[in-house]
Amino acid sequence: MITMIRYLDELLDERGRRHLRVMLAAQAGQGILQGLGFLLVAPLVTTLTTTPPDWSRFWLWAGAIAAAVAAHHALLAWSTSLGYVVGTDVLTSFHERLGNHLATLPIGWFRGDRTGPIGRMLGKGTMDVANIPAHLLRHVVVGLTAPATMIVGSFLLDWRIGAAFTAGALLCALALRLLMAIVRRNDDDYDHDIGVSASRIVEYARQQPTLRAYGVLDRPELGTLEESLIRQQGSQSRLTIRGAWGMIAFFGTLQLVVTAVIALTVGLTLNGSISLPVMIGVLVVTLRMLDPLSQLGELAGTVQINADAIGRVRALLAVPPLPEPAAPAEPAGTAIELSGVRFRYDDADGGAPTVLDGIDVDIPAGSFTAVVGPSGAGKSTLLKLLGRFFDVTEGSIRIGGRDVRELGSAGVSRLTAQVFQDVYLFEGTIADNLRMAAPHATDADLDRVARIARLDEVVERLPDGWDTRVGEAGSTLSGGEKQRVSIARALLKDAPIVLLDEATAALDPANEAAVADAIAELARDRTVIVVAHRLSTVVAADHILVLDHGRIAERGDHDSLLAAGGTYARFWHERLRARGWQLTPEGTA
Ligand SMILES: Nc1ncnc2c1ncn2[C@@H]1O[C@H](COP(=O)(O)OP(=O)(O)OP(=O)(O)O)[C@@H](O)[C@H]1O
Repeated sequence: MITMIRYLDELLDERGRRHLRVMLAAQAGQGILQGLGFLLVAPLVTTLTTTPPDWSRFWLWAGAIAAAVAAHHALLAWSTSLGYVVGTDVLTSFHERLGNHLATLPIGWFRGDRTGPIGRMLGKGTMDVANIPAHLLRHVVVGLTAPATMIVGSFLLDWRIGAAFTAGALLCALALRLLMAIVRRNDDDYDHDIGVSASRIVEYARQQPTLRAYGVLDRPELGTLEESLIRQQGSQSRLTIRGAWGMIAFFGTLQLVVTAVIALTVGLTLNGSISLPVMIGVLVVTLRMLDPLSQLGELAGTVQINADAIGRVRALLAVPPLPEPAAPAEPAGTAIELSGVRFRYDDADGGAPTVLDGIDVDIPAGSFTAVVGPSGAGKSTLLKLLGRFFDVTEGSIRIGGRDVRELGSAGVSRLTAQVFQDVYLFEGTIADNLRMAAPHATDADLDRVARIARLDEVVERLPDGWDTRVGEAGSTLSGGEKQRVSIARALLKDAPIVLLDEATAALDPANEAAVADAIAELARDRTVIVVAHRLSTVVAADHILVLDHGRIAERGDHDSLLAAGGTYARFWHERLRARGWQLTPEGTA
């Protein structure tokens, strides 16, 4: 529990921390007063055993009990309302901190399989964490301080009863630890599985056409949604069943301890070791102690689940952000220089394979460079490093003579426009999607870039023109149309460097020609690096880099590379064969 409070304290801001500490003090006071109220029953009963009863002392003790009960209820009301204040502090602080932190993480960190877990953490995860101060902490703090007060006080009644309570409390603490350990282990599995299912549900909805086309909706061996849902149900049942066993162990121990203390008290009373009023006092304390302890046992599982949520928020906050320079450097031009670039993904344990292995390239400003090579060679990774989605593991990438780490992410983003394969369009109109790149662009600006990117014909065809809503992730536009929107967006941004990952999917001839024209237009007056899949793009390039297993296998222009008869020539002939074309002396698409 102390760890949980420390984590909450760490994650809150100064104001939230102050509220948390005051709330904890109020709750601890509440628990102590509750314990005292019950302990005072023994001296109260003693005043009635004299003949005549000692009424003045009776009213003194009765007054003390009434004061303890009244103060306890006042603190209860105060700490409950403080709980909501701290819960709200936690929600605000967590959303702010997580939002700020996510904005500093490398873009490449946001893989598809992370969307489910992140969404769950920002939604249910933060609610779980806010639930701790709002609803749970009071029961935990009172559940510990009230019995602790009663145990300390019971030594004043009789040391043997005090010792029995202490031994019983240790046993209960062990059982509680066991229960929480069981829940923690199984909740980790459950949370992981539910995150996977959430990602799979999104994937399942998005990939319907592919799944149906290949008739693989029912094939569990492909690791489908059904499989992940079954796994999630399994981990949920394990959490419930094993958690129930943990609860049985805790409540069994509690019953055993209570029975043993009652038997001891009755035994000591019968052999005359303790008086009748003390026996009544001990029995009242024992039975009243059951209440907060039972509540603690019932809530232990929920407390653990919510504490796990804090652990996950902390783990996310511990993902190192991309370092940003205090004073970003200014590039001198847009020539790009890669020296000794090596890169491994997610290299926390040092075991990840090297994806790029010693890349040395100079890309002159204003040139058009095509990157080709077999699947998995590292082409898209190279493009992502140029856009500073990640930092290189070794070596350096310089733009305009300055390392991208000195330029900072914002500097690199200002210099580059990116057109990637999986074009993401936001729910909104086509115009909104373009204005992301330049919020103050006029309608005339939109028309100009639309003409160049051949988006104008798409806009004219659509019933609402620029105001046509594109649907979530651009689902209402074809692949070629989405690429045209993306190219128009890059043109509107008017960055001097364009990073373009050409779509591998075949486009219809009209879209293919339009996209090729748009790329040629984009390349005018800009430094363009294209991961090229279309022969027309490759041939148009000034330089071609052939990547193979993370290294540059060949470089040069189309004619010299074809004449060399190496990897590039093989790539070229394969592509021609795939398209069923004859190799002509021009060799162009
Ligand atoms: N986010 C990632 N995390 C871990 N490994 C990755 C990640 N992205 C790519 N890889 C791995 O890095 C290697 C290079 O991938 P990359 O996408 O750069 O290749 P590519 O040449 O662009 O391939 P393709 O032409 O098929 O798109 C592959 O082995 C791939 O599995």
